Amino acid sequence: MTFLQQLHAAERLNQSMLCVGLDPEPAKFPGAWKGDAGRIFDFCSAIVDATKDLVSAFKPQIAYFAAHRAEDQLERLMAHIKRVAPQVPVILDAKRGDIGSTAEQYAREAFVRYQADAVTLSPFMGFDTIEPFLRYADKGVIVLCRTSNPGGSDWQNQRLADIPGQPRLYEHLAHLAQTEWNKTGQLGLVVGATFPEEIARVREIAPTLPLLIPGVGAQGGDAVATVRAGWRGTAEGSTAPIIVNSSRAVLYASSGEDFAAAARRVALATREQLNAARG
Ligand SMILES: O=c1ccn([C@@H]2O[C@H](COP(=O)(O)O)[C@@H](O)[C@H]2O)c(=O)[nH]1
Repeated sequence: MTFLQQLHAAERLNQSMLCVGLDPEPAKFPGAWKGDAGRIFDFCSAIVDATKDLVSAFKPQIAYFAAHRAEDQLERLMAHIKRVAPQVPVILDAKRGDIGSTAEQYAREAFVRYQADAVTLSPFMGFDTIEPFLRYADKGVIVLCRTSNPGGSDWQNQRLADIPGQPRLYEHLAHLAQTEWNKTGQLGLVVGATFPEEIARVREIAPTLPLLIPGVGAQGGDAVATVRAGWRGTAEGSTAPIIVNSSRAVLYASSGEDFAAAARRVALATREQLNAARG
């Protein structure tokens, strides 16, 4: 199955466009686990178990594991998700980007070591840094386009004077991803929920690509505006999927022993809010 087939299947099965982000911070763990990096797997797997029927994807962010020398726990978590939620694709948020020979190693890390279904990449160094990932033809490759952070405007909103029509950098990236870069048909784009007008613009330029949209919840992005700007589909399902990520708002909904139940409540409410916005 390709990443896009997995995504469509999970969307349908779980009636969801919500992605739960797995960004474990031991300092925020509940009770006796607080501060214990040895509990990263236990914490994340409890969140997965509590939300696996509510999501279209999970998105572990690799830095939260590497910072605590917990790559082994990320490997166990990936295997756990495959076991308990084989229907849910996993996007490894790694934002890699380097020359081809190094990119080959990053691709191996994402798809062989961690068995991810998709990975996020930075396109700053150009297509030859993306291409090694496309050799894994079924895997999703999700390229940063218009990121959710305020500083994203520093580069991504600049106009490219040498290109006809002088598109903004993020518009040009969306065009490349929809056309010549999309050799496998499995490319997607990251666009922040904090910029719904830009989501709409990206959707115009890239009418079929999956959009990974972080920024609802803790970053304050507008969930309803996000869906209206990015989702396209019918009662049968999406023709242009969006994967709306929420991490901290779900993970740390409660700092008590009920953290997994509280995460489920927030995930459920967010899923319903997103679905209602489809109109
Ligand atoms: O533009 C981007 C790209 C990636 N992210 C990542 O998404 C989550 C957001 O976490 P929240 O707690 O829901 O704010 C995090 O892993 C970021 O690294 C992003 O926020 N914006």
